[in-house]
Amino acid sequence: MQLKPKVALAQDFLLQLSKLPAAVHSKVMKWAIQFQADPRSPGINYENINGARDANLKSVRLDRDWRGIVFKPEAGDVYVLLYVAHHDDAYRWAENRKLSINPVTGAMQLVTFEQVVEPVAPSASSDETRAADIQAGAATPGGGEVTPLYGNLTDTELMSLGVPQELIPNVRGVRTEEGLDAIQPLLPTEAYEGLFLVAAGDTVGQVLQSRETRVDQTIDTSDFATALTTAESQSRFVVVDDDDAMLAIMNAPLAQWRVFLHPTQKKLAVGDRSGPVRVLGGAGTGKTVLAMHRAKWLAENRTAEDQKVLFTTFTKNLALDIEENLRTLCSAETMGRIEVRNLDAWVSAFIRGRKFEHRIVYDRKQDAPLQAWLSALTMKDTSLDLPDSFYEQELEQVILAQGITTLDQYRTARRTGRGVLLSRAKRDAVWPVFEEYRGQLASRKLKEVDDAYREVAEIIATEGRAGLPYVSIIADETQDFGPQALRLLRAMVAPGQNDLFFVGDGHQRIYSRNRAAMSRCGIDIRGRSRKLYLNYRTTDEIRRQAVALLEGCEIDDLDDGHDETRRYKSLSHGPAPQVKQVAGIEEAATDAVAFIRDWRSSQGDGALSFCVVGHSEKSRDTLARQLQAAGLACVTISAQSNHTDAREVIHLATMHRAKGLEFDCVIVVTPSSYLGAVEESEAKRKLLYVALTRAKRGALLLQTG
Ligand SMILES: Nc1ncnc2c1ncn2[C@@H]1O[C@H](COP(=O)(O)OP(=O)(O)OP(=O)(O)O)[C@@H](O)[C@H]1O
Repeated sequence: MQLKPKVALAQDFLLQLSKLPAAVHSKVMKWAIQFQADPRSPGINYENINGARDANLKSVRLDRDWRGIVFKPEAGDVYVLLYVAHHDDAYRWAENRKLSINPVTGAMQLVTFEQVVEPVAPSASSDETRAADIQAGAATPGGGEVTPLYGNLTDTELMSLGVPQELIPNVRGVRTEEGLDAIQPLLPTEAYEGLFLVAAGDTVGQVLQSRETRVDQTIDTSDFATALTTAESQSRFVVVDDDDAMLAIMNAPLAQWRVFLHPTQKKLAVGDRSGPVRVLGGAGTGKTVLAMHRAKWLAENRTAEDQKVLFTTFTKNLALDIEENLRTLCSAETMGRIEVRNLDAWVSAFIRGRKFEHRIVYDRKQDAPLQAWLSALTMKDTSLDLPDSFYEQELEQVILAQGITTLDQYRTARRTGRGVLLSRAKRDAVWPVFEEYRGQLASRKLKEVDDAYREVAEIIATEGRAGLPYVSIIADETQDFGPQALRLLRAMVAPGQNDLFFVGDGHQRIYSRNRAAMSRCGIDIRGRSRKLYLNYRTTDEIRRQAVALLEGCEIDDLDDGHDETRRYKSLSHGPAPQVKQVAGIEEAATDAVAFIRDWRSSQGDGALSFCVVGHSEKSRDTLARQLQAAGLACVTISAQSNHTDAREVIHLATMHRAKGLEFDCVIVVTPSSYLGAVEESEAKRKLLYVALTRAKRGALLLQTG
């Protein structure tokens, strides 16, 4: 029996498909489906391309004018739809391309042959002469030594990072970060990423280890079927086995994240892990996308009918967004095995299920908890001369965070980072405030949320997990979970293979009281900690501006270590965000309206999405009124809805509500105090970082007052 040939689609083919006029689009879809069914059909006429660098690239006639470019190697039964365009454009595209297998990593790579010029060149020489200059140790115009960035790497090392053999000379010519960015469009994603990590100080070995790339296998560079199985190949080519798969992919050609995962995303999404995994990554690096694919894989492969994967996050509107996206990724059957719920909602449901009569306090400023807190403060020992703010921070960062319920526990509690030293006698003197607060809450049938997490975890520990269906838990935005929340998650699933999967980013901690170290919450991630570096959302110009806001801030890695921003990069470019001082909120609204109108008219695109972000509900609502008065339709993002379906409206949000979402353009309106001295504004700067990094293409930062 003859096996069906393997048919794959390239990312470029899908991008091209999305741009075709409707009539051509349906013609191409029909052709592609027939092609998938039988690429050996005698009706398909593969024509050679004169002057092509790769004899395996063939042109296929779709109609009088349109051509498909197909890869059809001499050996093996693999066919790849690479491109579709008008006759001349298709031929020109194909003449300059070669599909080859990286002899070190085994990945399939599409190489583009084009002249590349490094923009910040130390001399006006061509690439070749520059390479010769480098070998000869030539000097820069400034008099310094010319040091090629990758001069000390061997060809094999460069290829192991993902550099195609054909592009090694280009990489050898790179001397600056700008030079690397100039050749980025030519490089496979993993090669660009590997090269900037090495430029940032990593060794090749570290890069390969962190991305789990093996380079110890013998590669057959003519075996394209095997090459298609690597995560690197699958980040740009997708194998389609039947009509349904083909249709699903071609009907949503721009939803790249559903099909083409970054190799690290892919490796982490599939396969077993021996225990808890932590994935860090700056804003827009695809953590949520990875978490969703992980949930899908676990639900499809490691979850029995009566079991579930829990996908949790901190805020309700984000959970809604994730559930909506998961529905587009998973079948109904798979969704039946995934529960998406923010942790607070989960705990509330658990408590209701037990018929407990307590309500949970999420905001201490509300009437009843505020009364309880003010009563507790009357127990203050005035001789200590500690301000009310000390007690509130001590409550959040020590008492609630560590789940301290007795004076004895408090006497020996760790208070690292609290600033004020407390002797045993002083601890004895401040303790009554906290004891009284819990008593006051209890008499009002209230409970602090951290205490609720802790008590639910204790119930599970005592009664066992028999009533809980979870085989795995996936947590997004982990940086906003405090120690008690993490302990609860740990308690909810049995320790072992695939138990816990965390994604998060310390730069985006906007509930600062919730800083936690996983290792102190019973979660051991040693050997299972990974990072994503490439920002898929934001232009590099916006990313840099956002990162600059965090200069000098201390960023943790959700455990006991540090994280940094130096190793992140964006794949897209655009205008630098404007940062402007305005007199007040009215002027901010006027500027926002002008910015929106400019973008709409310059792009000729009414479908662009915009979000105006204020620092408080009041400023958000004032901005909304002003925008509406200027004739712009507005909709406000709330805990209940992100209004993602609303078209041609301006979204408005607080910085907290904007978290996890994304828009083409974002306008952030902030009091200048948010950009004050770093020591005093760290938490606020993180909020600004979150808000600004919601933008995909354009951003405006307006400082009022
Ligand atoms: N492999 C991919 N290919 C194409 N686009 C991707 C890929 N992974 C993520 N994206 C896109 O990048 C954007 C950011 O992804 P995602 O929301 O998962 O990032 P994140 O790290 O969770 O961001 P944040 O922490 O800022 O909320 C989204 O538009 C997503 O569709």
